[in-house]
Amino acid sequence: MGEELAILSPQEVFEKKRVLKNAWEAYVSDHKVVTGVRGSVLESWKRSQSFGIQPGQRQARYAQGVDEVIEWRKESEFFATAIPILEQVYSQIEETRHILTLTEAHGRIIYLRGNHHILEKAEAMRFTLGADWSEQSAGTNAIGTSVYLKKPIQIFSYEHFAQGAHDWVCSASPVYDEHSGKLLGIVDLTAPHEYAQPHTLSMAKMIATQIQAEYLRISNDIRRCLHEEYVKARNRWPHEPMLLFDGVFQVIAENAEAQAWLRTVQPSLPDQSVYAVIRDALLTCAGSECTFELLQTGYKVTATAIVRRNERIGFLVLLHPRSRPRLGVSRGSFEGAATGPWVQITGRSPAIQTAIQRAKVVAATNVPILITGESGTGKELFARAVHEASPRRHHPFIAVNIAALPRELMASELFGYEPGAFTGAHPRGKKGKFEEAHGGTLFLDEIGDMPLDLQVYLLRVLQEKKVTRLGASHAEPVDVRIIAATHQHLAERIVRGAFRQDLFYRINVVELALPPLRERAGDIVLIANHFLAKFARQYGRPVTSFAEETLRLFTQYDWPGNVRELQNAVEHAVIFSQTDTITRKDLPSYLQVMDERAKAPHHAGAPVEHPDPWAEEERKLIAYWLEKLDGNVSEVARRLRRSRSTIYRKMKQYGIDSVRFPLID
Ligand SMILES: Nc1ncnc2c1ncn2[C@@H]1O[C@H](COP(=O)(O)OP(=O)(O)OP(=O)(O)O)[C@@H](O)[C@H]1O
Repeated sequence: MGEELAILSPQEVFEKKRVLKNAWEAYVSDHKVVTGVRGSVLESWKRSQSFGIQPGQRQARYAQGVDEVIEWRKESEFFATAIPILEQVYSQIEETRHILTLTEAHGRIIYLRGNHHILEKAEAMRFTLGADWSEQSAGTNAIGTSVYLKKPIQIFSYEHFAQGAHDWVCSASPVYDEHSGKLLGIVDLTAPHEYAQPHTLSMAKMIATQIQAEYLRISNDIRRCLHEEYVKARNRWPHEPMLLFDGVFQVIAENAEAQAWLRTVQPSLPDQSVYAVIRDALLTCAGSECTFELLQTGYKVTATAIVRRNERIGFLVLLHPRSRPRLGVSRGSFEGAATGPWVQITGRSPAIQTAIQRAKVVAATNVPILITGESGTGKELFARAVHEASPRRHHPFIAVNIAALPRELMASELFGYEPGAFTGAHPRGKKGKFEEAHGGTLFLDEIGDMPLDLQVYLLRVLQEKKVTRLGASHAEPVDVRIIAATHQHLAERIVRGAFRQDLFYRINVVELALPPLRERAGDIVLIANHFLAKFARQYGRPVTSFAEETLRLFTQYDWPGNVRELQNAVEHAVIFSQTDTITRKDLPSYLQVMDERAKAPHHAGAPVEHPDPWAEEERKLIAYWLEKLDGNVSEVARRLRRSRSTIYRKMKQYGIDSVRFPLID
């Protein structure tokens, strides 16, 4: 214990600092053998030097981007287990000027909570999300030294090898996976050095123990559940080759028949592992069961999802011989094919296909999804498809656009209210959207626009799975799957303090990122044809194709309103088309102007009517949307991806009357 602690009582802080300062200066100036420093610290100083750390170094050397950390966290079982415990602890130590940190196994910070002023101060030594606090990056410090020693340790002031950390004290304790003995990460408490005291290390140890126990409990529970299903299946089909996959698609059990089977079939797939082929197919398995063929092997695979508390935790895989082997690729009865709700999503671009595959995998589970993408990229379409492909499909899908709700009605709309809860309320009270969506899916569009106080309320509902109507004294249980969507960069809003980090983790277990249409040019013609067929049918018009120039214009245009804008353009064209082919003049006028722009370079020297064709084009575009959206400037700004003030400025510049809009040609 003595070796772990830097400080035995708060009274010795200043004297200790003086002694350590002398020792550090003696060591770094002429590498003297020094006294007054713990052996473990001295060893770490030597290691720091061997890693090339300079004593005068002010910051950790390496850092990962926040986005990468967020991506990493989504995949991490360890992080998901630790987060509720850390948040609970943090709420108790918020006022103590300590920063609570979790790192992954190499010492990179994946969680960081602390008082705003202290965090700002710590930023100077790059104690930030994504920063690497291993000894290789930051020299002796509690996190890095604990990673190295695989033991808890406190590091105080001048015990830090690099000067940038001399004003700090940190206490770190490792967390292990008890099954594999692997280090999962480090819990650390950091504070200005004058707050040093021995108890902090005990606290870090307690938090680490709690996370480790919870991680063990969950993984034991999951393993038990997986093995029970496996044993049942073995009793039922004793002679079939059988594999058990866990939730991260690793094989965790296989019977002797499967091992023998593998030896026979592996040679027929010389370039890849048979298990990897099965795993890839499982990744796209959306339902509770899927079957597919391993063509070259002549075997059929049946995979059954193993579900615990509504979450898919693994797969039981059975292998049956087919009557005769075939060559080629077949997805046969595989549920992952584009059937059911997924057919409505048109697009072959890799980005859309990846989003569809990910959506299929998570549809069967209950995990919250965050769909990101610009307006009109298909966020709601995806949310509905996930709902339709999920076991909740027979229950309601309720969509709420947070940005469209007036601030004062938001709470009552979402959570409902009791009779007489406020003036003007309905006398019988009202169900909120959570209650309406009970058993089904609640789609919270534009979640980034939710005010902070309601974010707290929402978080509580999500954690407790209960909702309290405004004015009610008791909470009602609700069973709702949340799919949230945003066109904003939530990580940035967190940094600016406009979005709660804990709510972000809750809703962003899986992210589906939908790219803007201009970044998937290959999909434009495909989607245009899809809408052409749809609207021709809907309006009973004999329109069957696009003229070549129309398609060229479509692929050259930027589509700020994405698929929605393309849909509107094709609908307009189908209604106004004179023949069976859509030409430029059938399109909305602002798009016809776009065509002029495309042609402009070929007409060099030709008289130009308007002094600035680009400005004219912009004027028409703004006027078009103002007219179409009944003068809703906010909505126009959103469609055109500009700020409201820019739209007002442009309206003034182009003389567009905000009350009566000029007709466009
Ligand atoms: N890949 C696609 N295939 C077919 N239709 C699509 C596709 N993507 C979007 N759409 C259609 O485009 C329109 C806009 O899509 P949706 O409402 O889902 O976008 P959104 O991202 O939720 O927009 P907003 O953020 O403005 O609410 C819808 O009519 C939808 O059906």
